[in-house]
Amino acid sequence: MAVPPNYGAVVPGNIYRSGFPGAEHLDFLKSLKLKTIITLVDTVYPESHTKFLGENGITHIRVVLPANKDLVEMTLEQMCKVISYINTPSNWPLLIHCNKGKHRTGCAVACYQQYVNGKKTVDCSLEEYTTYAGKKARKMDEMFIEGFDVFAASGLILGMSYQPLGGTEFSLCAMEDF
Ligand SMILES: O=P(O)(O)O[C@H]1[C@@H](OP(=O)(O)O)[C@H](OP(=O)(O)O)[C@@H](OP(=O)(O)OP(=O)(O)O)[C@H](OP(=O)(O)O)[C@H]1OP(=O)(O)O
Repeated sequence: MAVPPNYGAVVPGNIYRSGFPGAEHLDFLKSLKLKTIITLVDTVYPESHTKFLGENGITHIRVVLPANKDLVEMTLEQMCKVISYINTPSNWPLLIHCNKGKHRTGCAVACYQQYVNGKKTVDCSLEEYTTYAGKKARKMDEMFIEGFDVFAASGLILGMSYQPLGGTEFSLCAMEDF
């Protein structure tokens, strides 16, 4: 079975990461028995993917993150929304992906790792980022990861109540009510 681009296990059995999966990767994703897919870009899912979600009862969550480049940066609030979904065991096993699985996914995974393991793990979270980003690692991403405020994030995430809606997609705007 073909594996999605830049695929990896963040927490084997619970949390996986990748670039945008193609139709040829859906069989592999089925083998992961996913309950949730978190998409960090606004690329519309093709029919093959929406059919796959419905047939496998997978909840699709979309939180569109901007790229940390030029004059744009993702916000702590946006990152906390992503972490609140990742850190919900009832969503596991889950896949988090963007286009290439380097920048947005890399920042989300690095910040999640610091959130659950503490700021002492900033170095290994940066190492994971650069492992997947390779030569395309961005200084702005690394600065965002290094500057991630675990204490402030904890307060924001505590205030985010979230109940997974089975089998449906909803976007960040739907989250504004929380
Ligand atoms: O270096 P640039 O600024 O030219 O980046 C290009 C492209 O590099 P390429 O042209 O060498 O392929 C990036 O792909 P890679 O660096 O991952 O190879 C891509 O990142 P991406 O796929 O979204 O990254 P993920 O968040 O999905 O991991 C980025 O999209 P944006 O981040 O949305 O701006 C593109 O910017 P633009 O052309 O303005 O759309």
